[in-house]
Amino acid sequence: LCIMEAYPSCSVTVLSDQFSPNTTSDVAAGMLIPHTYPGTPVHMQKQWFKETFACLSAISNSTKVSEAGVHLVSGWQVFKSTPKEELPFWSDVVLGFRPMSKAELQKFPQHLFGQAFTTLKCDCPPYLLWLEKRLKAAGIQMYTRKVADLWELHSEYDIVVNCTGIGAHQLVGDKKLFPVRGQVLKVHAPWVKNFIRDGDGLTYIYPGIHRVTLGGTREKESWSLSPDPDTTKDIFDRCCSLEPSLQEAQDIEVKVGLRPSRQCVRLQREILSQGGLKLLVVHNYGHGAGGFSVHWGTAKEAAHLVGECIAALQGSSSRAEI
Ligand SMILES: Cc1cc2nc3c(=O)[nH]c(=O)nc-3n(C[C@H](O)[C@H](O)[C@H](O)COP(=O)(O)OP(=O)(O)OC[C@H]3O[C@@H](n4cnc5c(N)ncnc54)[C@H](O)[C@@H]3O)c2cc1C
Ligand SMILES: O=C([O-])CC(=O)C(=O)O
Repeated sequence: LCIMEAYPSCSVTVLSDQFSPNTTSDVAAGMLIPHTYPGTPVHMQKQWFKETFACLSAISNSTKVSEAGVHLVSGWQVFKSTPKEELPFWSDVVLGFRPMSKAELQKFPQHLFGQAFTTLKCDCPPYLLWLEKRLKAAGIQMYTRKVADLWELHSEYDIVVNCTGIGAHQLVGDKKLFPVRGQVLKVHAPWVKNFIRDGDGLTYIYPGIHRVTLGGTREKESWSLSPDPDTTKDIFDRCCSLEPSLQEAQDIEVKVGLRPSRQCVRLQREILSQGGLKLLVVHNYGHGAGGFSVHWGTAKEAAHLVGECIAALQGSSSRAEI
C-alpha cells in the first residue's frame, strides 16, 4: 500500500505462501507498545512508531474501526520493582502516559510501580483482511506462491520487496535472524476492557474488539508451532493472577507464532546479479516482537528504498514491476 501511494504508476504484485489467517501476524496481539531493537538508533525507532501511531490513530478516528479492527485501548503496565527506564522513548507518542496512582496500584498487590496510558491495537485477522481488501481495490494482484530463491523472480519483476518475516531465514539464509516462539490464548471475556502488561514482558492481557489475547512466552530458537498444553495452563494461571475474573473466560483458543527476531530490522537495498543480469531487492523483515508497533513506519521507509531502486533503473521501462 505504501508503494502504491508513493509510486502509483508502478505495477505491484503480492506473492505469499500463506495469507491471513495463517501468518505470524495473525497470532500477534497487535498492540502498539514498541520493543527495542538494540541495533537501531532510538530516534529511528521512535520515528517508525510515531508514523505507525499516526496512521492507525486516523483509522481509529474514522468510521472504519470495526471493519479495520483498529481501536484505542487504555490500561496499565505494572512492575514488581521500579524499572531502569521510568520514561520509555515512546512515552510521548502514546496518549496520556503517566505513573499509576497508589489507588490504581491496589488492584495489583504483587506490583509496586506502574504506568498508565492509552494506545492502539490492531485486531487480526480483521486488520490484515482489510489491508488485503485495500490492495485488491487498488488493482494489486495477489498470488499464493512459495518463493524458493529470490532470483527465480528476476525474469518477471524489476524490483522485489522481501517481507517474509521468519521465512527470510531460509529464503535468504540470514543467520542473524532467529525465531522467538510465542504462545498465546485468545479467549471470550468481554467484560475485560483494560489492557494489563507485566513489565517483565511475559504476561499480558490485551482486550480486542471480540477476543482477549492472553500471553505469553518467549522461547528463543524454538521452531515448534505446536501448542504446548502445560504452557497453556501456565499462561492462563499467570493471567488470572493479574486479572482474577479471567477464571470465567470461555472458548479458549491456543495459537503459536514465531517472532522474526534480529538485532535490527533489515531495511536495506541489495542488488543480486547473475550472468550480467541484475535484480534489485529491498529487504523489510526482522521486526521481532514489535512488528505491529512499527509496521507503517518501516513500510514507508521500504517504499522510499523502492523509490531509490526505481531511480536506479535508468534506461529500462518507466513502469516498474514490483
Ligand atoms: C505471540 C506473539 C504476540 C505478538 N504480539 C505483538 C504485539 O502485541 N505487538 C507488536 O507490535 N508485535 C507483536 N508480535 C510481533 C509481530 O507479530 C511480528 O513482528 C510481525 O507479525 C511480523 O510480521 P511480518 O509481516 O514480517 O511476518 P509474517 O506475519 O510472518 O508474514 C510473512 C509473510 O511472508 C510469507 N513468506 C515467508 N516466506 C516466504 C517464501 N519463501 N515465499 C513466499 N512467501 C513467504 C509468509 O507466508 C507470510 O505471509 C507478536 C508476535 C507473536 C508471535
Ligand atoms: O510483549 C508484548 O506486550 C506483546 C508482544 O509484542 C509479544 O508478545 O511479542
